[in-house]
Amino acid sequence: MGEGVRPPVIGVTGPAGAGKSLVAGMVAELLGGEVVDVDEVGHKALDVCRGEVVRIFGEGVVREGRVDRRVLGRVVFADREARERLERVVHPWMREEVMRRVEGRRGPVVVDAALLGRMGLDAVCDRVVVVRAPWWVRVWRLVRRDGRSVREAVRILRAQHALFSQPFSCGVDTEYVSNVGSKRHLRDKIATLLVRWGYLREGVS
Ligand SMILES: CC(C)(COP(=O)(O)OP(=O)(O)OC[C@H]1O[C@@H](n2cnc3c(N)ncnc32)[C@H](O)[C@@H]1O)[C@@H](O)C(=O)NCCC(=O)NCCS
Ligand SMILES: Nc1ncnc2c1ncn2[C@@H]1O[C@H](COP(=O)(O)OP(=O)(O)OP(=O)(O)O)[C@@H](O)[C@H]1O
Repeated sequence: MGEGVRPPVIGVTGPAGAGKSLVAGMVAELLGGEVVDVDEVGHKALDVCRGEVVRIFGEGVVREGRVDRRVLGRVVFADREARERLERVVHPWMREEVMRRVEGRRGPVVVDAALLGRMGLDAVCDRVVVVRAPWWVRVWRLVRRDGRSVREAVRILRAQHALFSQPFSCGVDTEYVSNVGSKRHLRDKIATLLVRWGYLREGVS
């Protein structure tokens, strides 16, 4: 990377269970960069904004002094207005925190977020990868990864339907990657993409 050229910011988005975190990890590993996991930033925001969250959703969402994400998730994934109320509370802090990490980067950064577009984080990305997989594969992955019930997994995917029912559009090069095969196959696809984008030399992966 030449002097004065800032390291790239690559966005990874797509619905729950598509394989964003897996792809984000692969990109970061191949480029020697770091991942900003926006779900994790959201989890921190529940501590930072706890007072306001409890004022809106009641003491019923608190377990042992902290917001219980499973309980809050049951409310907000089933109700668009409740979800938007939560987003109005936590998104401003989350956006600031993500921007702080992106601005402070010393190497390539991968922003891993289902809500990349909705939160306006695509604006800081040089390239975006949209990860895709059939809905039943995603349900199965969420059940297996998180121990969620099928009903709970389906509720999350329904809540995200509007976000991914149309092609993802932003001002930078966007690539759709289908994640239905093996992890090895996925990694090869990601390496090929990074070569094509000029971030990786052929044969390095
Ligand atoms: C609702 C909460 C408490 C549920 O926590 P839980 O640990 O059970 O689920 P997790 O955070 O792993 O999310 C599960 C899936 O839903 C997605 N998701 C989270 N919030 C939202 C939302 N508001 N709209 C659509 N999808 C969402 C996540 O990206 C992930 O794909 C938590 O997700 C939350 O506080 N969300 C609001 C903050 C936010 O917007 N996070 C997403 C950033 S990409
Ligand atoms: N090609 C694959 N082969 C095997 N397992 C996979 C594959 N892709 C993803 N998985 C597994 O499926 C689960 C979901 O993947 P991942 O966490 O990357 O999805 P995500 O899109 O980040 O989901 P979320 O938005 O819910 O965080 C993980 O346990 C991951 O290891």
